[in-house]
Amino acid sequence: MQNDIQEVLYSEQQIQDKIKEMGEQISRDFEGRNPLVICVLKGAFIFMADLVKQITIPLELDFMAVSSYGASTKSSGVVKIIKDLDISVEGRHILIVEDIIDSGLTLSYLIDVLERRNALSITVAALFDKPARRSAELDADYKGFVIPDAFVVGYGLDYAEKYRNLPYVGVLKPEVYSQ
Ligand SMILES: O=P(O)(O)OC[C@H]1O[C@H](OP(=O)(O)OP(=O)(O)O)[C@H](O)[C@@H]1O
Ligand SMILES: Nc1nc2[nH]cnc2c(=O)[nH]1
Repeated sequence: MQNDIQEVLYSEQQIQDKIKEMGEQISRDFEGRNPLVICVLKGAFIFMADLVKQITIPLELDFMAVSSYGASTKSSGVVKIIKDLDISVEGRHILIVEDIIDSGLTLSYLIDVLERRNALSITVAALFDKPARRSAELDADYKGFVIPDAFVVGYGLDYAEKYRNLPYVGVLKPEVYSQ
């Protein structure tokens, strides 16, 4: 697996240091609000686990899985809910945890759904932001790293369901895509 990586963009230590900062800021901002922290599966599962350990205030957490209907419709912003939340968002302060914002379509769909379900407030924490390819107008409230327009893997992020378990984030060698 390590042999497939061309370049490490962010080491395990750099990621952990950044998450600590994000957690401290979130702890201050959400004091007394008992946020419902929502992990967007699958990519955000490792970030979610590490982030909540750095948040020192009471919170609840839940998980949601979404997928685009297919490559041809991804640009339309049509997203399908594969696994819905167990906990109601009505009247709750919501913190959405995403691994990466790319086109922004997944997140804009999710925000729309949660607004229609009468969430009290919706805030977004994203570890990676790739603004070059944004087609929906949105930004994360808490952002880890702004990254160049490259396809990254590791730390939850996959290529064909592989590499999620790498502890760092990097780019693949070009030959991996042609295998
Ligand atoms: O801003 P966007 O262009 O919508 O892309 C971002 C989304 O894409 C990835 O999920 P993916 O659909 O690959 O599913 P996964 O999390 O299960 O890997 C990532 O985890 C985000 O949820
Ligand atoms: N693994 C992975 N998934 C993505 N989804 C949107 N952008 C990316 C990316 O750079 N890497």
